[in-house]
Amino acid sequence: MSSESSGSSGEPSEAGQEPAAAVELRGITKRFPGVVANRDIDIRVDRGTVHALVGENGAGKSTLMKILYGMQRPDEGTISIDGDEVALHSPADAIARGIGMVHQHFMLADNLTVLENTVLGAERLYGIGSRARKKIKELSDAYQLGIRPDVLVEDLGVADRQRVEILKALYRGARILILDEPTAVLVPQEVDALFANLRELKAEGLTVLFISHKLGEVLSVADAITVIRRGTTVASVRPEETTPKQLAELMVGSELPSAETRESTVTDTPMLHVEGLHLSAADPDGGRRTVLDGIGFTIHKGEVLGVAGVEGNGQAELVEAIMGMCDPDDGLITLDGQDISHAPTRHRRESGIGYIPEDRHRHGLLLEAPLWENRILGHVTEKPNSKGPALGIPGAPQLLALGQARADAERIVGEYDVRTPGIEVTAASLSGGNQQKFIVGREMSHDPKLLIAAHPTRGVDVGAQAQIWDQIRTARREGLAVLLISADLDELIGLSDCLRVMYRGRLVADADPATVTPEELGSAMTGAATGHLEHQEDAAGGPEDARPSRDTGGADSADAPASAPADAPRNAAADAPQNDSENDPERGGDK
Ligand SMILES: Nc1ncnc2c1ncn2[C@@H]1O[C@H](COP(=O)(O)OP(=O)(O)OP(=O)(O)O)[C@@H](O)[C@H]1O
Repeated sequence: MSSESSGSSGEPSEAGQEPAAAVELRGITKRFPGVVANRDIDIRVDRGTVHALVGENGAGKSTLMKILYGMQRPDEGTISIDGDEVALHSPADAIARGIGMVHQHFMLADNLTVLENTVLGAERLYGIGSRARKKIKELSDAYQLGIRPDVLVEDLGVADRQRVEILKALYRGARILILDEPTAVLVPQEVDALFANLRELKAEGLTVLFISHKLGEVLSVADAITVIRRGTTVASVRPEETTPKQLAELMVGSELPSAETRESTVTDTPMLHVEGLHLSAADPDGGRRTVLDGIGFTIHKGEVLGVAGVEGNGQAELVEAIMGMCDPDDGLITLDGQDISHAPTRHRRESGIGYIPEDRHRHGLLLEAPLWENRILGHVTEKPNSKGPALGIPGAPQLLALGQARADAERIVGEYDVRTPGIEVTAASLSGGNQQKFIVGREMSHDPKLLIAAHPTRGVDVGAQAQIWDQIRTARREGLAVLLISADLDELIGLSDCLRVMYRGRLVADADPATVTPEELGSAMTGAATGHLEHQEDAAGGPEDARPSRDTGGADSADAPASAPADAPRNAAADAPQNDSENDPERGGDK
């Protein structure tokens, strides 16, 4: 890559020439051992536009954006910003060039205020006092971000945190903003708000580059779309010229599997029964706050129970309680008729619980271990089953059948289309979506009775998403019970036999997946509706792309919990704000 030049300015150098692009990447190639992540990529991004990058898992999108943000160096190729060729050796170089990046995992300190988080590391710009506060207010007003500088980050929801990250980048002078899968964690209303923010940024002449797997959203907000496949640009399209289906075909290079209609498989045999689950956690100020407040439900064999909720309303803690990773104050949990309320996590897994964790880096993978070792993680005492061999030696869990672990890791890589140079590479070197596919493959390998699936397709491309949905449906047909937690409302609606909404530690609403819309669910998720969500005929439907088919079987609604728990408020609009301080899991949460 050539070094920084003082060459041309960002303006059109001669009359009649097209203005310099905000970003121009030419011939970018990046190799990792055994894989070419980017191969001779060319992209031009015009100033004042929103530009989407789409592509299947492992296509090379994140690598390209990391190169643009100075986190990685290309082996070949040049980067020009506003017409100037630049050398970006670090994010500091990128920031100095007016490039900001909002990562998928936010990088904010929970116990600091918005102001402190924003100023941290950039004190030289506006100091740490009133000038900084004034600047934050100006930026927040100019781009309608609605940010208050003195709020503690731990008191903010996901969408607000994302806005703080955007503000942080703007505060450092970003004119080009990179967003990595920004809508993955947002409910529909929040996505709309984010897109309004992006349009505002664009109107002020900023340039936005974003990665997304949600093709309907891409088409609604982007001015231009670049499709990357196997490290190379395969198409540059304008949204008005394409459909989600065409885009998906460009991405994966073949037609998407069409969503099939299916019959209900719900039985009347309870598999997971949860009753009166209460959990409290220590508050930073010394008190205790309620995190789970009287949770109760039953999932039968062959049934998928979907739980909707804005992140931070207790879903993570509910999963941890069922997995034995935290200690509830009260409550009963039975699996297949056995009381497992006090059983250790390992026992629960051995009893047949598969677990796709929300945070794959913390709970799903040993990032620095090879892929085949990750096959064993959580399954050291596994018994033989129909899919894979036993990995543990009975009675001696520390002695593992390593050859079998390797063979089974190979099988998962093949069956789940995990794109990797091999099973010897570390889990860290896989792209996010491929890590997820590997975890799903592993957890489905041991014929679980119950699958706890937290965001099972987060970050996976539309092709792999359809495949994972199919795997879950097939297993469900064979009697698998599933607790599905997802921020993807189309996924929740499409896969679930019944739906519950979690809000401030309680299951406050239920809905029929055959009729409810994402918007209706989204509204209950913000506390605006409780009880049984009656479908409004005139409510707008959600995006239809890549949406799993709904179950048309008649047993669903009959089998679904008829109503919210008896103690759930029927009118959250009146109820919700009142129990703020002591009953809000977002306060002092574990994010
Ligand atoms: N640090 C690394 N070491 C080795 N290989 C890597 C590294 N980072 C990325 N790769 C490989 O480069 C390829 C592209 O990965 P990248 O993360 O850019 O894909 P992506 O398009 O962002 O995928 P996803 O949609 O799954 O996030 C993958 O094969 C990945 O395994």
